[in-house]
Amino acid sequence: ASLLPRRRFLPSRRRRASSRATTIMSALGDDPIREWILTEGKATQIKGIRSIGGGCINSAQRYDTDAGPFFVKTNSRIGPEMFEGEALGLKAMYDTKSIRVPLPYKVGSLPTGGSFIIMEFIEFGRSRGDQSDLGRKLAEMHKAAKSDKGYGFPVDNTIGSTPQINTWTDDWIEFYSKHRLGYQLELASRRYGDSAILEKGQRLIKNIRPLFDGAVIEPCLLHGDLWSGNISSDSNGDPVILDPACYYGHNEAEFGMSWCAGFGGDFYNAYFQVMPKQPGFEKRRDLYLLYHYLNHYNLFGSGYRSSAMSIIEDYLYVLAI
Ligand SMILES: Nc1ncnc2c1ncn2[C@@H]1O[C@H](COP(=O)(O)OP(=O)(O)OP(=O)(O)O)[C@@H](O)[C@H]1O
Repeated sequence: ASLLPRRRFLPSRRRRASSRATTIMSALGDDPIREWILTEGKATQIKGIRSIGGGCINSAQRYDTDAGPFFVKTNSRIGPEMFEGEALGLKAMYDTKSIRVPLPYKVGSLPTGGSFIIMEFIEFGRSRGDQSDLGRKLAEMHKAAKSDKGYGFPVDNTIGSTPQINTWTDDWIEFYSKHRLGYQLELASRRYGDSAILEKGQRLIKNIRPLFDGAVIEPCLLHGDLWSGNISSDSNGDPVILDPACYYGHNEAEFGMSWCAGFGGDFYNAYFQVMPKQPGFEKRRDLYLLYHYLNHYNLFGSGYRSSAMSIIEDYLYVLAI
């Protein structure tokens, strides 16, 4: 419902008033962010807009209003699909009532091209938060949200700016082989003509099943891109996670970015108290790093190739394939 200020007009002033209201509405129509904030966002006044640094892909702003602050991200080139994926992921995590994530409010297109997302503004605290709280709450999220459609997500999304395919699949190993490792290997082959990594990677993919022997695997809701840039704490010191690439997957895949997440012993101890460690966890650890190293290779170039290739070659050696 519109919360534009309602005024009482004398009959003789009605026509002028209605043309002024039309002007206000059409001005708002040119700016869907203001329009949402001043209607469904229940604000009557935007007091200021400030840029927030930190992100690489999008522009971020804080909108201060008389109904409190809103966090807004815009992208001048990409349509709303990317932010729709982010909003669905945030909402799915929010609904688990486990770890704090910002509640998404609105996604839309910008009239000048591009798109926007409006969400709850979170005041961050100074510290990174308590590691054991983070581990416990993340495990609670994994435990709370299971899918009955298998592995995947209702929409495809992005990991960095690389597409992430989330077609529902009954079997985890098939999903991870095809839509995670296989997709990135083929991208590297197309992008860099890297047939060596494609050939070795595909050989590995065909032989990974024994790495999962004895493990109970269930489709859990994953943040999907959990590194230190996407982990924070609020002003109460409670952990907050942001900017997800959610899908339902094997919980251990959540640690694929651990090489730049800084998870320590306290984190893992607390995590495994809620989601017990499965047999073969250590054997699979590098397999889950591999997806993100391949993605970094595809996004940022050859500096990451050797990390990806040495994981593949180590597995080929250990599995004797
Ligand atoms: N809900 C929020 N409330 C307040 N600040 C936020 C919120 N979400 C993100 N931020 C801050 O805004 C900045 C940019 O956010 P974010 O990292 O989501 O942008 P992005 O461009 O999509 O990210 P990236 O380039 O890392 O994929 C970060 O510094 C982050 O701390």
